[in-house]
Amino acid sequence: MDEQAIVSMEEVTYVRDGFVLGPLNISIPKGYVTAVVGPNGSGKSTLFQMLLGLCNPSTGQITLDGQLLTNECKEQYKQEIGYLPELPWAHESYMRGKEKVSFYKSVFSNWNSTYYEQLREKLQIDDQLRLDKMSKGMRRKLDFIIALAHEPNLLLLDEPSSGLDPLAWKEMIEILHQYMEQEERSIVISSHIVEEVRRLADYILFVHQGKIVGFFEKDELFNKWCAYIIFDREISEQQLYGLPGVRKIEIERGGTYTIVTSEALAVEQWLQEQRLQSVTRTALDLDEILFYLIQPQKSQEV
Ligand SMILES: Nc1ncnc2c1ncn2[C@@H]1O[C@H](COP(=O)(O)OP(=O)(O)OP(=O)(O)O)[C@@H](O)[C@H]1O
Repeated sequence: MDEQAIVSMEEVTYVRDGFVLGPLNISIPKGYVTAVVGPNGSGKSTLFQMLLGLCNPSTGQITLDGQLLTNECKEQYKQEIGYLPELPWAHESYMRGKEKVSFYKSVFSNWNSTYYEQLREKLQIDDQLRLDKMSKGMRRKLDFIIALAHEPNLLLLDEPSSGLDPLAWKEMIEILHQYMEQEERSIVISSHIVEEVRRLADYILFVHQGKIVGFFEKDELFNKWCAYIIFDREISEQQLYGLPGVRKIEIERGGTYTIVTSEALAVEQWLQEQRLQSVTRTALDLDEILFYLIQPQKSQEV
């Protein structure tokens, strides 16, 4: 068992209505922010629900902070998790914010009312309002601070910025940075927004059609995946395809090539050895990397 993992999964699958999540084998490191990135319907929310015990894996085992997840210990370990679902719970809509807060306060033994009030004031939430009378953003902010107010060790945030204006999201990021000041804490966040992931995440987990297609340390990922534009009349296409990690080569008239690689350092070294003059290097965006991870064959167009 890996003591440094906040979440470990071994051969975990979940099957529902024809959708198969897994098999998942992964160790998510403790003390970091891990972003789960993938197209719609790839299984991100389902993964979160499984971690929270809202749905049971069909096979395999999940370990949370060193503790095997079983039905018997579910209630206890939920105390350590703060969860922000992708969508608000419809059955709560008739409640006032305060009533929802009272309920959560009764559920979580570590509920910190002072901290809740600080966050509420910072985000200017009127918790006297009924939830269905709040703006979308205010309800989202309330759900966010409810997820934090029992000071959990693990935060699961499903599309946290959905419905928020840029200022509210900036304030949320500040709160998340403060939350992460305690070393033992971890965040798993799902997001479609590239900039959000770039700013927050330490690790990135790519998922597609229920499968893990990559797990990377963020800086390493952006250093390794690059596009190079080179100009050289002497170079042959075969030479370029022989380079490490090449995912795509585009040739334009007059000897200009664009190469996309997942092994930038090795390619760069080769380019230097060839003494090529006109070389432009660009880091790829997350969505471009995801594109190549899920379509490795199709991307080789010349
Ligand atoms: N309550 C449900 N009942 C049946 N199938 C569901 C349910 N919720 C999701 N699914 C299906 O499970 C699969 C994974 O959906 P999930 O919501 O986990 O993906 P996601 O990556 O979070 O998508 P999105 O980015 O659109 O939020 C999809 O095929 C979806 O149709």
